Amino acid sequence: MTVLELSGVARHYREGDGRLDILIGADLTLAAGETVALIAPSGAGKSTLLHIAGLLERADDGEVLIAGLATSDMSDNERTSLRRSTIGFVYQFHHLLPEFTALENVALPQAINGLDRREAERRAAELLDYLRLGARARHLPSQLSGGEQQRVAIARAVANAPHVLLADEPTGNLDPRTAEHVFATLMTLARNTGLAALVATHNLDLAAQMDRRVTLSDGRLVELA
Ligand SMILES: Nc1ncnc2c1ncn2[C@@H]1O[C@H](COP(=O)(O)OP(=O)(O)OP(=O)(O)O)[C@@H](O)[C@H]1O
Repeated sequence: MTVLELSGVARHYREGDGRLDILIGADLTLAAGETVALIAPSGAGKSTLLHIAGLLERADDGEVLIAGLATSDMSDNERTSLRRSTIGFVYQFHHLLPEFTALENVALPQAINGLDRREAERRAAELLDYLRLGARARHLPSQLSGGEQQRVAIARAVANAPHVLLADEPTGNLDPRTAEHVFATLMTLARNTGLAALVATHNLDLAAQMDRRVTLSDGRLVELA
C-alpha cells in the first residue's frame, strides 16, 4: 500500500528580484513499512521536501497524497488534522518539552488528538517500554542522555500511530554508536509496525541499511543504487 506519494512537486523561493527553484517536479512513492534515505548536499532542498511531504508547507505545484488522499486542495485545518493523525516528525534536535517527563512528552500528541489523558499516558508507557525506555519514563529530558532524548522524540513522533515518519538528520547530533542505536529504533518501528520512513541523512552507513536511497538532483528526486 502506498502511504506517501509526491507527484510533480515544485517549490521556489523569492531571492531579491529573482527566484530560487528548489524543487522542480519531484516524484516519490513510499510504501507501508518502507524505509528510504534522502541523501543530498546541504542546500539541495531536503528540509523543504520533508516539510512539503509532511504538509507543513505547501508546494507551488504538484500533489502530495497521504494514504491516497490528495492534499493540495485541502484547507489548512484539514491538512493539520490529516498531519496529526498520519505523519510523525523527528528533527536533528529532540525538541522535547523540558518541563515535562519523557512519558508526558510522548502522551501529549495523543492528548492533543483528543485521547483521554490517562489512556494517552498508558499508551505512552507501553511505547516507551517497547523502545526499552521504560526505566526512563519519569525522567525529564535534561536527565536523559542524548541518545535517550532522541529515542523519546521518536516515541513521541509515532505516538499517534502515523503512517509516515519524516526525519531530518535524526542522528546528526549524535556520536556514531549512539546514532546506530537511535537508527535501530527507527528500523524496528518500520519493520514491526508497517511505518514508512523517509530519513534525510548524511550518514552513508545508516543509509546503506535502508530499503532505498534517493537524492535530489536539479530539483528532482533520483534513485541511487
Ligand atoms: N523560506 C525560505 N526563503 C528563501 N529561501 C529558502 C527558504 N527556505 C529555504 N530556502 C533556501 O532553499 C534551499 C534549500 O533549503 P533546505 O533547507 O531545504 O536545504 P537542505 O537540503 O535541507 O539543507 P541542509 O542539509 O543544509 O539542511 C537553500 O538554498 C535555502 O537557503
